[in-house]
Amino acid sequence: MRYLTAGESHGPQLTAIIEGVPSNVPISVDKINTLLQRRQKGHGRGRRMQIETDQVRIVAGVRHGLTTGAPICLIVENKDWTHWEHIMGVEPLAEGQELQREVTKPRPGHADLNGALKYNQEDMRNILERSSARETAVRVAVAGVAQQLLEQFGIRVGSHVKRIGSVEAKEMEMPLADLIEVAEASSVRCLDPEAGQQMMDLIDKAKSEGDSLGGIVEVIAEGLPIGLGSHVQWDRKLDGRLAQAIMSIQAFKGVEIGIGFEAGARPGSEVHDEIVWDEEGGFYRSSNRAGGFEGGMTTGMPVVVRGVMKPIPTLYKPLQSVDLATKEPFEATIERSDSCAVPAAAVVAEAVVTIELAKAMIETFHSDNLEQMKQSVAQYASYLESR
Ligand SMILES: Cc1cc2nc3c(=O)[nH]c(=O)nc-3n(C[C@H](O)[C@H](O)[C@H](O)COP(=O)(O)O)c2cc1C
Ligand SMILES: C=C(O[C@@H]1CC(C(=O)O)=C[C@@H](OP(=O)(O)O)[C@H]1O)C(=O)O
Repeated sequence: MRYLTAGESHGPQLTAIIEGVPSNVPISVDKINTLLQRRQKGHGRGRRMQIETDQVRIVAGVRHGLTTGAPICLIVENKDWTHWEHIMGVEPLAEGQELQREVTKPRPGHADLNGALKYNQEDMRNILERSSARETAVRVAVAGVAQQLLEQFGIRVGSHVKRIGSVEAKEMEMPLADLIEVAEASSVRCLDPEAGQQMMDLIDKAKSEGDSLGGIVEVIAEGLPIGLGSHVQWDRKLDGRLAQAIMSIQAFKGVEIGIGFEAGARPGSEVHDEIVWDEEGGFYRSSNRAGGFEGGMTTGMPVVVRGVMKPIPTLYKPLQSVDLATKEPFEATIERSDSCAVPAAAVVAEAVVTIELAKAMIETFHSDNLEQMKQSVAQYASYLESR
């Protein structure tokens, strides 16, 4: 399975094409829309989220609620387009018509300057429109399809916020189903209610000061078979692919799997997970500090991935920049902006992990239709039982 996205933040729509999903997977548009709505929530988002009510339109690859095996085309429209039609049009500017909302003062922390130099653009709107995290809306829609494939195999993925700025949530042990519910009920997707309130206060303070905040999100996946991914080639290691997927999210600057960076501070006896076996569970680990991976392959224990998001780079108290045309120092352009998008980014992180896990399932149990894929998964499960 592979996918590509296209679309600008203030263009008419975002589009994704997914190829390689087996046929006969039941697809509910409502389930995709639920994911899209989850991504739009969260304390700290800007006015744009009041304009948009993201909904997916499936225009290819699904018929009467089932995938056909053909490429799936997903569309998420930008409601804001009505305000930008004359600014973002495809037609050349008419005689005497002036370029509007031109961006010539690159915003530090954005793709603006590098993109303008690399693509030889005077107006950095041609860069920022595509580098915007608006693109994550359609990636979440792709995850809506991937999630419905994983559901067929009892695989579940959830996410929550561990940190925003200086506020860290307490460790809260709970089953994944509860975690999903508790995170959803919190305005910052935090499991610890006390920390959640402090996070909201901190976001309000940053916003009132024209500043922004980042944080740490955690994604957990359960129900995975042993052996997704492979040790045999660098680009088949699934932990590496998850890391790339997380790092591909706008503003993400680091990834950890399991205890992650903490592993560098502990002796081996406090890092590695002991192997046990019993009749009911087969092979498993007595702890899960490895976060569900050894040798680039799933261990069958829950996959635990964390990502760190830097603070939003557009500041209402703008940083110093330089005008691209005059080279004069100026304050960076202020584009309407979120002050904190970590809760939304948790849903995006969950989405990209979901997509990579679905890709790995299809690779390992490849079949062009769901029925054969299920047979292949069942055969593998009974083989494992016999070991
Ligand atoms: C869900 C989400 C929302 C975002 N919202 C904004 C925003 O409103 N303003 C902004 O300047 N950056 C925002 N960003 C971050 C920028 O898109 C990102 O920092 C920028 O494209 C540069 O990419 P880089 O940080 O990965 O280098 C957001 C990121 C995510 C994941
Ligand atoms: C539109 C979304 O996020 C946007 C991501 C973004 C950026 O620079 O990344 C800038 C803002 O866009 P705008 O200037 O239109 O308000 C955010 O709202 C979204 O998440 O759907």
